[in-house]
Amino acid sequence: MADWTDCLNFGISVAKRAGEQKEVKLKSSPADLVTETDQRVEKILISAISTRYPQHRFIGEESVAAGERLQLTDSPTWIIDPIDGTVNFVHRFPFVAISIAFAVNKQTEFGIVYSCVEDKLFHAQRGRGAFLNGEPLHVSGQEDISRCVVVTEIGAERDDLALSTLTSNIFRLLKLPVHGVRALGTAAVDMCQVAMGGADAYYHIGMHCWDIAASAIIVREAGGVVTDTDGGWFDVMSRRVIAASSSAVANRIAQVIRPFPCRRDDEEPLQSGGQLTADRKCAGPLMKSDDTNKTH
Ligand SMILES: O=P(O)(O)O[C@H]1[C@H](O)[C@@H](O)[C@H](O)[C@@H](O)[C@@H]1O
Ligand SMILES: [Mg+2]
Ligand SMILES: [Mg+2]
Repeated sequence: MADWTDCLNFGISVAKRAGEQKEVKLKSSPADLVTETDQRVEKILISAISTRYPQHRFIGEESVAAGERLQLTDSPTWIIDPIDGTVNFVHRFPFVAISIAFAVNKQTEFGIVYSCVEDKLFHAQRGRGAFLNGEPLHVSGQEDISRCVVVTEIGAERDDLALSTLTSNIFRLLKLPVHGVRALGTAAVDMCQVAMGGADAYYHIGMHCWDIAASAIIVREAGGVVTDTDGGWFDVMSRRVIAASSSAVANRIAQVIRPFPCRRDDEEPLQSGGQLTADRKCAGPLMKSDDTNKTH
């Protein structure tokens, strides 16, 4: 088995360096400001990594937003979210992370999540455990859904189907009941909460590979379970994820939540007026036929 520890250590050092980027240029609007910062951090990361590993490929949120093709091949690939929690960043809500995963042959070899404001560095390497600031991490191991804190995200979709599915899923979980439902505004940190036992599960439909790839391996290496939202095999390009403290909890959440139609990350972007757009919003068939069997 190839040893990617050198890449992991380099990834950790660039993530910490990029997280020190404190200076924020004031621009005309919060959207401009944050776009510039996101792009700047992604450039810092990609330029440092590609100088050291010129053969490696990248999937970066901002590069994809700028029109780059999103394609996960067998080549060593860094999957980067330069700022996970952009809305938090704008509002100074204190959960903002740099998320970096590294995949070879489409398998994630390691993941790094640097929660910059908290100065918490999560990392995991396949088969070698998960760590927070160097200390081993473990999920809670909770198996009883009625004793769980469950994390999810509100996401960016605002159409009626997205919002009604989202709210009814939270409703169903609260009625089970669970102990609580939380949303921190960054999927990467949400999932790391599961890895460290602060929460017992996370689920969402609609996040992108750069939001969840790194934290998925961190949860697994912390002893947790990562599945599709139907309880099946997790595919990092599918935008559907449950991360849980145990299979029992993952399966229970899969039974309860209703699916939400989403374009895969590796699907060709939608055509708009004859031009490719970077739009990867949820779209497609409505509920799957087995939805009616879901628990209410
Ligand atoms: O800040 P981002 O990298 O854009 O990721 C966000 C996502 O956009 C937002 O919709 C979610 O609610 C957050 O949890 C993501 O991490
Ligand atoms: Mg993100
Ligand atoms: Mg981002």
